[in-house]
Amino acid sequence: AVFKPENVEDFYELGEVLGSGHFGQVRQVRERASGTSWAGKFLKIRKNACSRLGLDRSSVEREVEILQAVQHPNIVTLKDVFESRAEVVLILELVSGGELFDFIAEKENLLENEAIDFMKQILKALTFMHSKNIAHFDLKPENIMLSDKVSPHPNIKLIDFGLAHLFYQGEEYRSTSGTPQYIGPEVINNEPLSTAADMWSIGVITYILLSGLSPFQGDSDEETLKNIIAMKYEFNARYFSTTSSMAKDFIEKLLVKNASERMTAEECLLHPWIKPITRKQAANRNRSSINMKN
Ligand SMILES: Cc1ccnnc1
Repeated sequence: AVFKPENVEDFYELGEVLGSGHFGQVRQVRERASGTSWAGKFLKIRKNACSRLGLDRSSVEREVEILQAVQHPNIVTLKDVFESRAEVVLILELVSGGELFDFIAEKENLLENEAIDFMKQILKALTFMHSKNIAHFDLKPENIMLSDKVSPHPNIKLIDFGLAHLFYQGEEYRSTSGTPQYIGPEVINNEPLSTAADMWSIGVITYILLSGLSPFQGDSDEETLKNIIAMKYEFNARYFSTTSSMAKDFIEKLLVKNASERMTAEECLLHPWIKPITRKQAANRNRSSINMKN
């Protein structure tokens, strides 16, 4: 793929750093022609295959290809791509509401209902991506952002498709990258992966959203990975006493060792926790609150 060879600064004024990660850094940028603000993701490209620093250009091409394939209201949109000798710059929709977990932490009494509203949006994005045989493979609280901080029902935006993968028919794909707390057993065991790996991460994220605890986290990454392989997690009564049984059932149907037995994103949207079958169930859900003691 050929990206724009022009200098990104001829078209965008660089602003503050919004975040940085394994890839490089994200800065707020202002489009000179329109004054509109965007997010510029500056990716360092390695000069030759031997060098350790920077990303392979092909992996950047993959991220661009995937972002162009997944246009959805709950997924960050890609507007432009510039390339200089040593870096590629993705011009992305500016998502300025911060991370989902910061939003939850700041709120007062957050009902399960609001958690469900967020989860529904995440599941709609995943249903869309998975229907195109695209897996995110790095779902975690930092990559679930809010469109803005002001509206009472902010929109969810999935970001960072740097580890995402488009599955070709019958193709086998293995990878052991991802963040220990959120990866499934099949990732740790370097087994062939599928979109079901994202659903394990959704189980972990839901558990944290409702309790503030991370289900498998140990004192080290090694211990965390051991806990995942051993399926060692519990709903500690001190943190889950106010959590509805439907919420626990939702999590239990995602934290399943056998990836093919996990709920898909589509099935999650039909689960009674997300889609109540009776008015009584909906009322019951309202009485449950997110644990904010810790
Ligand atoms: C961090 C970030 C990424 C993409 N868009 N806005 C903000």
